[in-house]
Amino acid sequence: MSSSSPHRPRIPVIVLAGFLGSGKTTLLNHLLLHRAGNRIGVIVNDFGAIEIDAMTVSGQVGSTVSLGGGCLCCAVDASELDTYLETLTRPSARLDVIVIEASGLAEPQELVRMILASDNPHIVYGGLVEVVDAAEFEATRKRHPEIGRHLAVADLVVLNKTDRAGDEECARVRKAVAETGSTAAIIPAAYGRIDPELLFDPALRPEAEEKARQLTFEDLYLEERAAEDGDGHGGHLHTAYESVDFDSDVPMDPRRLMRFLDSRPEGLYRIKGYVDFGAGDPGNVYGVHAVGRFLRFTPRPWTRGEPKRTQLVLIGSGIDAPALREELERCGVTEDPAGETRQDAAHERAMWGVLRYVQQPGDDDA
Ligand SMILES: Nc1nc2c(ncn2[C@@H]2O[C@H](COP(=O)(O)OP(=O)(O)OP(=O)(O)O)[C@@H](O)[C@H]2O)c(=O)[nH]1
Repeated sequence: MSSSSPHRPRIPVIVLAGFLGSGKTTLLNHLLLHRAGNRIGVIVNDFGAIEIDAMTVSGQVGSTVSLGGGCLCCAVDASELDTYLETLTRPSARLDVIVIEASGLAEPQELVRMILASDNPHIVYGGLVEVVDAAEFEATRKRHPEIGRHLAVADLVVLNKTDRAGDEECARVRKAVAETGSTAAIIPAAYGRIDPELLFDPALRPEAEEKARQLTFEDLYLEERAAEDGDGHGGHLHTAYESVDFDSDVPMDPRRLMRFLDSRPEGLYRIKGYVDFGAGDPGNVYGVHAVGRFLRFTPRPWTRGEPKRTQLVLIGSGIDAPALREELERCGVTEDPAGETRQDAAHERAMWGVLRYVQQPGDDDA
């Protein structure tokens, strides 16, 4: 039996994949350093640099769990992965996100399948991030033609080592991704320095708890670094991205919103927030989480007195903020000029497109 509150949010589980040496560990370390108050659980498949770096830099970062050597997918069957996920999802761990670093040799699809098949009610699959070494892409593709398959299923491709790769090499990777039929967002990066908000939300902790939080090693390290280099590394992270806030008390029309989401522009990497579908589902508010082309809705009942609104944040680069805001405004429910009210069945049908992206509805209330 779970001791959690009925509406304890599910913890997104993100799979971080990529071939040997592509920069997964570097990216993971970057996330741990710029976690903005989030508690990150990490499952890695070897006792490599990740834990050592995490420990020296942060002292303690959530719970770090290491699986004994070998390939995670091969060495661990679903029940073992579940054991680790269970440890990490205990309320006492207070984690906000879990990242599983897949071995360079593991098939990430297999890992994704295991997460989706998990009956742990506290997790939700958060997307597949594939790290690619832009400088070595051709050589990797020759050695591992299966990279095409990995790119095809990725939600977000981090085009890493752009400091070593020329425009031509970067263009080749983009072309290869497109050839797989994938619509994954492609984020160029050096040393895995992507904006962590692309993968998870800033921590939303009650203020009192935040105040009581002890200053961690990480805080000290970041403060020190900011003092050292003025507009330090942290500041640069956000400059490459733009974000658009949308806040409305007009309920969203499910079909219109789905049309918007299905045709979201390429540079729009991340969408998060809450949606009010009005008569589509009067009892529930829908959390929305999109990373690249990955999309997930998580319904939960409105709490008593909670204002019914839709609040979204869209993050991307090269996006047209006013146009996106306008498009979202057009997704609002409009009054029926004939004054006809739709039947319940029609509202239900309109929600079908949304429900395709809901995982195991109702589990939270079990
Ligand atoms: N020049 C350059 N080097 C990088 C970059 N990202 C990572 N590296 C280096 O590439 C090497 C491999 O990086 P890791 O993060 O260990 O790669 P990994 O994917 O975790 O590797 P495995 O654990 O072997 O699968 C390290 O020496 C990193 O310092 C980058 O963007 N540019």
